[in-house]
Amino acid sequence: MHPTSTAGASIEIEGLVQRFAANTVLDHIDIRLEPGRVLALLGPSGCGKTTLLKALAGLDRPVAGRIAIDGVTVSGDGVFLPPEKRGLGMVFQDYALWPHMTVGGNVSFPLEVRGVDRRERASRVAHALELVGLGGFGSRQPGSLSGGQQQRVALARAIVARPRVLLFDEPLSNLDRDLRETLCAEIGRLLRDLGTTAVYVTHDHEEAFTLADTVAVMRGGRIRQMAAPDALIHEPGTADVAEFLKLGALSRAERTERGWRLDCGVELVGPAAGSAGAPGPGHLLIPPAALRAGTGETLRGLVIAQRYRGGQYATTVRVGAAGQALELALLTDVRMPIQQAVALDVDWSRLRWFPLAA
Ligand SMILES: Nc1ncnc2c1ncn2[C@@H]1O[C@H](COP(=O)(O)OP(=O)(O)OP(=O)(O)O)[C@@H](O)[C@H]1O
Repeated sequence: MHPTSTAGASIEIEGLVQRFAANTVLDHIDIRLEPGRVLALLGPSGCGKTTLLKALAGLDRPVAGRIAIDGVTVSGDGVFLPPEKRGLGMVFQDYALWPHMTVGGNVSFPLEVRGVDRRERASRVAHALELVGLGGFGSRQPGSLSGGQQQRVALARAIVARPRVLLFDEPLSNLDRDLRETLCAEIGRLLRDLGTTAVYVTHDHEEAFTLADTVAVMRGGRIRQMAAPDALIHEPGTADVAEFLKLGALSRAERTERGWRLDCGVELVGPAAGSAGAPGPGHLLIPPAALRAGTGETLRGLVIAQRYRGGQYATTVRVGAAGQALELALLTDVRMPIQQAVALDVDWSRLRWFPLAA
């Protein structure tokens, strides 16, 4: 595959603030992204992801802070460059294709605007369509294509002018689950092949973790944690982040001399428990990988659900007293009847403790 773009640009965002009336939607955002890296902005609805992307695109003017692309200030210090001067490609949720133009016409448009000659345009459009798996679709009408194909056209249009930064705003959210997974993996591969820097807005952590080198977890207009996917999974910084990323069961608990007393009444006492810090209240994260169906006495519960996935069973086990029970998730190799009693072995090294006092 021949790259359509050579290399991406760096992005620096410093102290970015956006307000709408009295509502502070971005609250001092700082981000540094190296050339060619893919950043996912991940967070619940209304946390400010799209607002941040719009500020980066030049679609909205922030009230404070600075944005630089490849070291050149595009917003802040009295400067505000419009979108067409920022060297970006954009892909939106609703495809935003022009229905009266052919697929080729849609993809060609950014080149026409730039005054690229007809012959060069034809070869670059054909190449961009090849890259997104739509070779030979140039003369079709967008309305005759499936949702997934239309989004591929939008992607071809975004990359055809060889932008050094690509911006994505929930590009897969209108597609069904299988197609989302396929296209997500393909976009990830394409971005790496192109070497383009990308910022990808999503509320879906599977998408973010599949695509991105770095994930910024946002909430309430702030970045709660920004790290590589592995670091977020293994070292979530707060109980909030662990909960949003669905990293496992999160229980309020009391740290004791011997381990933890969970809110559901269960006492977790174990060999490595002593190293987790001072007694007091907090939240304990119990990821699926910390649990194994076994023979131990530490934790006992009842199987309440099982779902087959990829050669194993995602199993839910209820522990604790009725009325305040805690549901734990783990993977098992065998199918178990609902309501079967099960003993769980705990890998203490995989538990994460978030003391309230911290
Ligand atoms: N132009 C605007 N005028 C007033 N309020 C706005 C404007 N744009 C965004 N907001 C508000 O800013 C907040 C953040 O919106 P934003 O679209 O950035 O969130 P988001 O994280 O992208 O959410 P979603 O995933 O639902 O798109 C919301 O409360 C929204 O109502």
